[in-house]
Amino acid sequence: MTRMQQVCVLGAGSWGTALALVLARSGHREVRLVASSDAQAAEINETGENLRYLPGIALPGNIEITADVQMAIKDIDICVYALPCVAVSDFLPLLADGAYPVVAACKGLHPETLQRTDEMLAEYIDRSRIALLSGPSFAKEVAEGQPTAITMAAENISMAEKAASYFDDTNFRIYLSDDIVGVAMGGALKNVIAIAAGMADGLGLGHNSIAAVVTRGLAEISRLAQACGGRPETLMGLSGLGDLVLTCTGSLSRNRQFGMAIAQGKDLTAAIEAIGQVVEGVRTAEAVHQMAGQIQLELPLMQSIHLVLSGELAIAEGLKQLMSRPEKAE
Ligand SMILES: NC(=O)c1ccc[n+]([C@@H]2O[C@H](COP(=O)([O-])OP(=O)(O)OC[C@H]3O[C@@H](n4cnc5c(N)ncnc54)[C@H](O)[C@@H]3O)[C@@H](O)[C@H]2O)c1
Ligand SMILES: O=P(O)(O)OC[C@H](O)CO
Repeated sequence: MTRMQQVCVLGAGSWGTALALVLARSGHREVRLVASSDAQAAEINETGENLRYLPGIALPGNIEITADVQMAIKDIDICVYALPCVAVSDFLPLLADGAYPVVAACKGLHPETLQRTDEMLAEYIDRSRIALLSGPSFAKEVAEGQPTAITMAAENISMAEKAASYFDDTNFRIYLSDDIVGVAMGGALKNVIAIAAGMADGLGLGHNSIAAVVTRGLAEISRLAQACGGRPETLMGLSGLGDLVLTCTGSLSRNRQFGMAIAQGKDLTAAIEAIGQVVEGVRTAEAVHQMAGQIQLELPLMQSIHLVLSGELAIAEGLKQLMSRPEKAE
């Protein structure tokens, strides 16, 4: 009898739960979904769904919910990290000794170390085991089984291919990339631009403004990603432009919702609390601000977002400054 594949997903928030569903759909593997507490695990087990993060979506029997990480990573074939970037140091040391691939599904830059997701993982895991999953993918739509196209990146394309082979749900199409830097940067930076798009919407600005935010945002994302070694064509793909468009225009985006709330007068803490889920763009905006200073790169839109969020610039003044910058070649 062939052995059932064993998969661990760290994080029973919206993205971890949606990815557990993708991994479980083929029916020929067991998925261990790691909740943040025994209470959360018990609630999901009792109700058969993740009421807080993905209400209304039944979890199949081959997804086991547990808060016991040590048990969940025993004899696994692959591990998916689907928690916020800042929690990497809490969980990744536990995975250091294994030989299985580790897929990072988080998107962000570390606000203190300024590390990309691949660099955060590489602190604990050999680079040959690391893959990144990134692209336009709202958890709710993935969980509902709606068609989604996404990128799996690894330094060696054969690792990207191996990691992708576990996500064999026909409505979850994966493209491969060996540009791990470009994929990591596209996924992290689009969150900052989505906050800007939300702010524009919250201020009552029209479609022209959103188009300007997306286009000039893409220019800044490309500039910074390339300065870090990413390839320009990656930024035009699913993990760059694709995710940027989704997050800047899709009402499901938490980063976009957060930007709207700020523009409507909520303070940062109240806006995050009102959303009740992870808003990665806030910490990433802080990291971008520091990086831009260190490498002397002009990133006016992303810098303005950081200054607004840190209370150093009023939104109206930020908008005025952006619109009155000296003319330059596009
Ligand atoms: N939700 C999506 O549509 C989506 C899609 C693609 C990528 N992502 C990325 O996935 C990552 C996780 O986001 P999510 O959407 O699942 O968030 P979420 O808010 O839905 O869930 C976050 C989970 O992490 C736990 N958590 C929060 N802070 C923590 C901390 N400091 N330490 C340990 N655990 C913590 C929470 O208990 C919860 O289980 C983020 O980097 C996000 O950008 C999300
Ligand atoms: O809800 P957001 O803004 O964190 O975006 C979710 C995903 O990253 C979209 O691809």
